Amino acid sequence: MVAKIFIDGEAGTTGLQIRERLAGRDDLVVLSIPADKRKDIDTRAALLNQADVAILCLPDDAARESVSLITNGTTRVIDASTAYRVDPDWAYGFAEMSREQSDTIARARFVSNPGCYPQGVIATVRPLIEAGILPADFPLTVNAISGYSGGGKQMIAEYEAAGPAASHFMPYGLTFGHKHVPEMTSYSRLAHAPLFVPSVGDYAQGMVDFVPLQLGGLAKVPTGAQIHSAIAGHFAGIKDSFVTVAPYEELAKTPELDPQIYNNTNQMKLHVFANDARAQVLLVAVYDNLGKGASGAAVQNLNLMLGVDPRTSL
Ligand SMILES: NC(=O)C1=CN([C@@H]2O[C@H](COP(=O)(O)OP(=O)(O)OC[C@H]3O[C@@H](n4cnc5c(N)ncnc54)[C@H](OP(=O)(O)O)[C@@H]3O)[C@@H](O)[C@H]2O)C=CC1
Ligand SMILES: CC(=O)N[C@@H](CCC(=O)OP(=O)(O)O)C(=O)O
Repeated sequence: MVAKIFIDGEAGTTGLQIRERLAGRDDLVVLSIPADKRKDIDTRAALLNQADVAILCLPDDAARESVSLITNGTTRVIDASTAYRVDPDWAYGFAEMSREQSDTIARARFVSNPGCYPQGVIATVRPLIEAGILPADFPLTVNAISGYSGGGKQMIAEYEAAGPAASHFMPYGLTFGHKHVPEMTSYSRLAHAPLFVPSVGDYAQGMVDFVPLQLGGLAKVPTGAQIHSAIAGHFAGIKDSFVTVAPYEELAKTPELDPQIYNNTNQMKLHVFANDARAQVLLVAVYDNLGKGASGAAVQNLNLMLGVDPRTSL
């Protein structure tokens, strides 16, 4: 059977990248919406109800509207927005989060594609909490940088109009209420919200999450090697993982932390750096905000839902 896919928001940053990734596939057909009807409710409703899988690449309110327009009881949905990420009726679309998650996604009718920033945090922190190495109430801090494409068409236009000389590095969200905090907290299995400081870089695409850990206050202080082993052990048990863990290097300096090195891939690479004498560890995740952070993950989830090799077109 050739699956019918409708990308609602196909002209946006995430939608376009999904289209490009799906081009040339013969196991599916992409139902396209005429450009002048992109926001026409009746046309969208018709296509949403014709599709086997609808991929929503829209602002949150428009994504909720699309879901409400599906009346057939069968169309499956992958939503790239923040609207349903902690909704218990939706499967969270980070397949490598646990051993069961890819099967959960494969069976689900409604899949919420993860936020770009949270995936690197969940990938590094959740295995440590599950292993009992970090307590759930650990006071976590996350610092992160994203290319300006993370802000969608509007931010891309602003940065590109300003030109390289005027483009700037910009920490933001400085009241610590970023929309990604709930999913970061919940799927990392943290008891409290982390202090999350995102920033936009003066480049288009690519992301790094930094999770510094001051471990001296713990009753049992883990070494960097123990932390690395818990994270590497988690991913060794995940089938078809796009997340890899760099070999453990104490006090290392590596060129692999450039946010742009995994651009246009669905890869995520994790690193652990440590100073055991000071009980300090730094966890780092490097990936493409538009790849594993958005459209790559959406295609990975679509593949799981269609029952094809998760690596198809990635
Ligand atoms: N960029 C990124 O790195 C990531 C983005 N996401 C999420 O994916 C979603 C899409 O983001 P992104 O692609 O960056 O955003 P863009 O702004 O680049 O694209 C959004 C698209 O949706 C269209 N749109 C807006 N309202 C409607 C509507 N009512 N009906 C139909 N189409 C509509 C817009 O059209 P128009 O421009 O004409 O208004 C635009 O083409 C968002 O929820 C975002 O949070 C998730 C992970 C990462
Ligand atoms: C650089 C930048 O602005 N990034 C966006 C996050 C990217 C995005 O749209 O995230 P979702 O995964 O939640 O949809 C922001 O901070 O709002």
